Amino acid sequence: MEAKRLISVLPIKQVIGELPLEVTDLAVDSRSVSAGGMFVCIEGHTVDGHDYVQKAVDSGARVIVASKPVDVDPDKVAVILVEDTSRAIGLLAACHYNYPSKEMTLIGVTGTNGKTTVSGIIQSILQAAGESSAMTGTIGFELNGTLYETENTTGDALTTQSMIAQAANEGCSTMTLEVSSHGLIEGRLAGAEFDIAIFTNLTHDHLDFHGTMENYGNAKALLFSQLGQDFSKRKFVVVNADDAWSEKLLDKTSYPVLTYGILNDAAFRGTNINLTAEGTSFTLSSPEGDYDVEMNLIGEFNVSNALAATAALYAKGMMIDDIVKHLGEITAIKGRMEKVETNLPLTIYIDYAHSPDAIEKAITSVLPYKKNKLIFVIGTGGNRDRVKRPIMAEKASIADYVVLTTDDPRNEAYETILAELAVGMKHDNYACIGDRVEAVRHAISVAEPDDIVIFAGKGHEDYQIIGSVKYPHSDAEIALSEALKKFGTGALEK
Ligand SMILES: CC(=O)N[C@H]1[C@@H](OP(=O)(O)OP(=O)(O)OC[C@H]2O[C@@H](n3ccc(=O)[nH]c3=O)[C@H](O)[C@@H]2O)O[C@H](CO)[C@@H](O)[C@@H]1O[C@H](C)C(=O)N[C@@H](C)C(=O)N[C@H](CCC(=O)O)C(=O)O
Ligand SMILES: Nc1ncnc2c1ncn2[C@@H]1O[C@H](COP(=O)(O)OP(=O)(O)OP(=O)(O)O)[C@@H](O)[C@H]1O
Repeated sequence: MEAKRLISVLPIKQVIGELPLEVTDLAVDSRSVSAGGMFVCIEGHTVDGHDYVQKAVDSGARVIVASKPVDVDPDKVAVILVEDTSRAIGLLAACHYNYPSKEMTLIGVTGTNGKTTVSGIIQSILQAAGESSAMTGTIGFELNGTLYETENTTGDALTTQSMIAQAANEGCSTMTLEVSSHGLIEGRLAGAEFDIAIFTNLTHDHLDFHGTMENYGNAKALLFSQLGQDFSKRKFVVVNADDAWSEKLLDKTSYPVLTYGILNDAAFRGTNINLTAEGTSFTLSSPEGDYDVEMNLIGEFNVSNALAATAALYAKGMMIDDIVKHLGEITAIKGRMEKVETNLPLTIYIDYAHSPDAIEKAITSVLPYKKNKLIFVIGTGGNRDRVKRPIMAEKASIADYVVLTTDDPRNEAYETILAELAVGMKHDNYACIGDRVEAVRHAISVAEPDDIVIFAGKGHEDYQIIGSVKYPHSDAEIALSEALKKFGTGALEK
């Protein structure tokens, strides 16, 4: 690409050296620089990209974008100084890929819980309606039936733009992105032009990163400011009328707002909710009238998620009849209150709850049809938000029996994680077992017919990070094998 055109998108402080006519590629990692390319130095949490300039130059970098002076030969390498390289990379990547988000409807979903589920519902409905669409988030980057692995819920700016470009090139007319607060703060979404921004909820999580709920909420609000103020565009904001933070978000944008909710009046409201082990039914009141909705997704929180997805798809121009029909066809969202299909005399769910509110929602979603004990296995990550640990256990105490364990212990000792969780327990019916494999086995060992067992915290993940090594791990596999031993052939998978 023409170098001059590429850097024209940047607020430049200084250009040092002679700019080449063209740059071949863009990179934020010195290990992936190609000859004639541009290397953008990012100050990370672990290392500083500015320290890798020489490596980038050795690999052929011809232009360096930096936020502080770097030592290179100005006759061979041009240096562009900018204030903030994390934002610069988004702008450069969008230009490099020729603004791929302009070619499609870009939907951003933010909030503490429900991002993956809402994105998954939107993606499933669009696919069922025959529309080519893509989605990216915690589970990966899903494009035309292929699931690519992703490192983060919201990828770095270069990865984000390249995924949007790939989706556009493969003919997708819509792409849904899970937007994390970390991603917003770190400018990973710079250059992404959203058409619809969805807010699910704001509850306790990630305070190790944000410090206060106020900062955390303000981080989420960046998605709504990022919609811009270009009123020649049809853009929409979808917010949860049941969450007090929604009001604050509305100050950030002047685009039309669609509200959804269960408790409070909203444009898309769910009432007459009936929760069963097989699924959920409710009445959807919408700007187009009332509809009876039947879905396989369980739990009241999934009514909220379904309403958010419905409002967004309506904003996009889809008929509510079609949305409701396809909602009923969705079987499950991977690892989100996903029932393990067996002939067992008990019910097993795999879930991803790892915040206090999600734990409460996961547990209360099954209470209406609980016949015997509810056993809840909950782990939390090592070297991450410690403040939430006792609150997680406090919420888990709603269950009859709780197994406190770890999800990704990383470099933290089991003992400290478990002790900090246990502080919050409200009753004595619990066990502390740091090794998650043993914790899963224990949960099945105490289970009886008609019990419900929820394994929370690992969801779709098929690994556990212990130290800095990823070991294969599957709650469902361990639980099934243990149940097979305990309940005999009745435990065979359906
Ligand atoms: C704390 C955090 O946000 N870390 C993210 C960050 O890593 P980092 O700051 O450690 O990066 P770094 O290793 O210091 O590297 C800095 C720069 O030097 C470059 N470098 C590095 C080495 C080298 O040899 N050459 C070189 O050029 C790197 O390419 C990079 O550009 O940048 C990486 C690349 O974008 C991210 O993958 C990484 O996410 C880590 C894995 C992470 O766990 N992040 C969490 C906190 C997070 O972001 N979570 C949210 C979801 C939250 C939710 O549950 O809702 C998410 O969006 O994933
Ligand atoms: N709307 C909701 N409100 C509260 N809890 C929810 C909601 N939707 C899902 N949950 C719970 O939170 C867990 C995580 O859901 P989901 O993956 O959709 O959220 P997320 O925002 O993508 O989370 P993460 O960023 O950690 O991936 C689910 O397994 C469920 O227990």
